[in-house]
Amino acid sequence: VHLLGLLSDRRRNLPPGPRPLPLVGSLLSLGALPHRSLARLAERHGPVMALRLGTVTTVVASSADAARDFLQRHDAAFSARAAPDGAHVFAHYAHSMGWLPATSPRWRALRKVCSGELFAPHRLDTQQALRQEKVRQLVSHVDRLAREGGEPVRVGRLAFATALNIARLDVQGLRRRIEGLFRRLHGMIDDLIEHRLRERAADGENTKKNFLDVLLDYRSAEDGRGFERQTILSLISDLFSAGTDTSSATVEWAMAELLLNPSSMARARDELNQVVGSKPVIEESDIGQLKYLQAIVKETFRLHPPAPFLLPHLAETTTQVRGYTVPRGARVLVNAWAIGHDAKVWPEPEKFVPERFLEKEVDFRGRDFELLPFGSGRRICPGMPLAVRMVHLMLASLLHRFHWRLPADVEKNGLDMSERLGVNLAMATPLEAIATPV
Ligand code: HEM
Repeated sequence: VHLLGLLSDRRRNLPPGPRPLPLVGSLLSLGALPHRSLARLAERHGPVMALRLGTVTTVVASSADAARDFLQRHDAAFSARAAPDGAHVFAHYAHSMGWLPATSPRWRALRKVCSGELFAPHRLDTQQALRQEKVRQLVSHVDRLAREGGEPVRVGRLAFATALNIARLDVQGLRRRIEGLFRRLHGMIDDLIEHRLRERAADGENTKKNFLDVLLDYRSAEDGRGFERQTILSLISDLFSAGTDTSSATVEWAMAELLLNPSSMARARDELNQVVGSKPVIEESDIGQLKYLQAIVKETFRLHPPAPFLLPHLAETTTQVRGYTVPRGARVLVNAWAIGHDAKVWPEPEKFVPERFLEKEVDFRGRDFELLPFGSGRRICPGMPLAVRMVHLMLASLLHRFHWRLPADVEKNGLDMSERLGVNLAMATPLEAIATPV
């Protein structure tokens, strides 16, 4: 079997990889931190590498050039998705933007609503006050903890609540990773839709439009039909699950790195003092001038991409990439973590050095393949414009309003920077830090 396997792999001209391809195995069989083990394997086998995980041939791209081949040059061939089992709950798969194939008209309609409406700059601009109000609540919560005897702040949890609350729904209580989460979340969103429909029926056109109205009003240009209820439900739950943990993990990792790198923290604060000064609130229009803060966010994305493999892509057609055959049905992982740690691109890749981005014109919006926290091409994260505003605003507000230090025991024993890969790449030990008002 082994020899036949070797022969047939050679005949199929698959990319190199560990041979024989293990017949059974999963991402988890690669250890708790597969982004690291696959990065090590790629050093041996190359930036385009094939493995068999379970019964599926999995191809991993681990360099900027390889990522460009899959996400730009052959974008159309690789823009389908391999849906995990969980996505089939409540027919979620057939309605969810995250899992529908890019050829599906429903996926296109959902992406269009996101880019043209929900996350379009004009729409985000009009909702700035809402985000500012949530960040104000974040600051006043930290302020209260600081004044009540310096109780440590759970940075990630707070950032999570803030990122979640901008959607005007209180679902923190539901965020336990238990079975039934979907059912309850859907039930709640369903109630919200009912409530909104009743309000609209009573008030006619007078009510102010929010995200939900945009979805309820949507009519496709092709057939004039709107979204089904199930599609709206799936979209809203996708936006919650894709948007909250990822944004809060970024703020948490950034704060942890700054606590370990006091000179970066000091430089960020100096910049905030210069740009924002004594203004009571930071506005999103200030962010453009906060170059060092932007560099901190980029450096955090490079070192700790919340989705280290993006979301799995699927080969819809058999395609030749760099002289190898990537067969139809193969799963494609882009190891954004490995790309951010590539020593050929990033000198001393393990070090937190935001300054590297002051000298280097590299951005994370999908044009520069050396830094891909949001992916690139047609599957690029649709929530990026919102995430970028929220992450900068939260981080800037926490840094501008408070001095931060680690609790004495953590200071003594060292901050645990180890990772846990669950839904996203999070700190294994949640960050706790003590704030003192400026
Ligand atoms: C720091 C924050 C965030 C990061 C790092 C992030 C990253 C990503 C990545 C890597 C992907 C997969 C791209 C690919 O497969 O090629 C993705 C997809 C997605 N993201 Fe985000 N995201 C963030 C925030 C958000 C927010 C705030 C929202 C919405 C409110 C959101 C909604 C989505 C959705 C719906 C998808 C699936 C899109 C599709 O498959 O067509 N994300 N995100």
